[in-house]
Amino acid sequence: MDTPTPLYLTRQIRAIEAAAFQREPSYAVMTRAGRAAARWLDGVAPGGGTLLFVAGPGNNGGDALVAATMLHRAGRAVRVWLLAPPERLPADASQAWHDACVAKVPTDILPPPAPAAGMAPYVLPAFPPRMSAIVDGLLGIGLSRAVEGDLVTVIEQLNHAPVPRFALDIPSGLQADTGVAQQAIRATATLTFIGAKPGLYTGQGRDFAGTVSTDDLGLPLPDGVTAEIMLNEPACFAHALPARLHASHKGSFGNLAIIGGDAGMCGAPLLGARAALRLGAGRVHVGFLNDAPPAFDVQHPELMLRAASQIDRAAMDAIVLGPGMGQGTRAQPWLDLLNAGTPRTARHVLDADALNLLAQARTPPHLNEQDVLTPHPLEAARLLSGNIAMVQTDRLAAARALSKRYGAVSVLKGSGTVVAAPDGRLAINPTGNAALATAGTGDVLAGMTGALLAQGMPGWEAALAAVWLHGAAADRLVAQGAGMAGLAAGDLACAARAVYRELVELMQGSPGL
Ligand SMILES: NC(=O)C1=CN([C@@H]2O[C@H](COP(=O)(O)OP(=O)(O)OC[C@H]3O[C@@H](n4cnc5c(N)ncnc54)[C@H](O)[C@@H]3O)[C@@H](O)[C@H]2O)[C@@H](O)CC1
Ligand SMILES: [K+]
Repeated sequence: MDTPTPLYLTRQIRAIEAAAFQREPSYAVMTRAGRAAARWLDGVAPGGGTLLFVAGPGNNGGDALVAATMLHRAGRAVRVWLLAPPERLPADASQAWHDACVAKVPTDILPPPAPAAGMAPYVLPAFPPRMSAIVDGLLGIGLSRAVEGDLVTVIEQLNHAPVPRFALDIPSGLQADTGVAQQAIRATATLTFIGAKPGLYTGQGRDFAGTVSTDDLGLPLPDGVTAEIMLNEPACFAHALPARLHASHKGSFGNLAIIGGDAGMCGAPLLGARAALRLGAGRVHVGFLNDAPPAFDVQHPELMLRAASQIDRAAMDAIVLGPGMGQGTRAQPWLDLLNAGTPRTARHVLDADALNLLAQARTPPHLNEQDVLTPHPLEAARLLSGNIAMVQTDRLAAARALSKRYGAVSVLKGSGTVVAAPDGRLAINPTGNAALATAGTGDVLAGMTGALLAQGMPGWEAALAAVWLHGAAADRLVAQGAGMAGLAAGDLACAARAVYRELVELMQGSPGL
């Protein structure tokens, strides 16, 4: 199994670049980036038409110029639009411009977009005839704030062109560290240089970046740069998946209780419990807060349903608090039981209203790194006494702050779910899709996380595995034709089981595991 993919912040990419510039001229590094881009474009961009390279005022434009020159020399039809005065380009991009001119690459110099929107809207010239793709070299990791002024309309016009768009390093307008974008190039695919960036995978990154490929340009990691953020892949958690020995029994795979289901919300804990069964929990109990719990689950009579007060807390290996729990007087005592001084053996997953109660708690309960919080951005905002914008502006920082504040693993849901551990570890999940934006999928995730905790996986790995499997199940269902619209949360459990099984088979065939 491959090693996990590291994600690097802009300051780390700059440090890797700076170390490389000690060994070789910076233009040699740009040449490598341009060559990597040319090779990539030759493979992915449709042939038979002109590739339009849009080069901006910085070195991202330089990469585009180098790539255009190489492809032109190789006989492909290219045209470059330089949206900057050539005399104001930084040194390497200026060299790349010079080389393009020497090679007689067809170029046009367009008036530079003004930082503040002008009176008349900026209108690009007509696209070249038979244009087959746009290559985006407008802005890279030098983007320091949201795109403004004329560039907004430039990006809009490029996004409306009826051809695929290929972004170099990062779609222009997307912030590399956070995945925040007000206006950005909507790319079909992105080739990112030196190392992958978190912003390509979380927030709006997934919508703008398309398929992401990475070329490390052969630059080694200098001393002092270590990956702080990982892409959540099986290599991050597979080593901790529960083994299923032949001589085992239901007690070997843990007791899990899902507590919730106040009046009118009985379905939520059932969704979690059914998913927990499918991820291998030994015994799954559902404790309902409402007065008249259902006698059994018609779909899964294996589940043990009872009033929450009848759950033997001490016998549980894991407890999920929250699905359909409400914030009433029957819910609060379950949070109070987490206070320091109250003995407990079970690891806890806190979801939905359990998180809202946690946010209101005067003395935060005693949680540890084996417990998992699974907030969506609004719940995270309440937990951090902030607002959604604050959370979404830097999802990594928000997840890290949550874990630090509460001492537990946190799972900040949303596009590119972020998982954080109290010791500072961070991961971004690449699986999942918009089909998950429907009621009940959070209950399923909480149940899956509880199932893995009950089977003895540590908090960090259980959260990573549950999030990955949950997303991969949705990806599989969509690939099979269920969704995007209309995927029901209850569909996920069996698909997650199938993905899980394949993962285990892969591990068994993989020598290092
Ligand atoms: N030798 C080199 O210098 C190398 C450069 N590389 C490329 O260089 C890029 C970084 O280059 P730069 O640091 O020059 O930066 P960029 O090319 O990303 O952009 C810098 C320019 O964008 C403008 N800008 C920043 N924020 C803006 C905003 N919100 N609205 C409008 N304009 C804005 C700046 O004023 C500046 O003119 C990387 O992304 C990568 O593509 C890499 O290929 C590695 C080698
Ligand atoms: K770009």
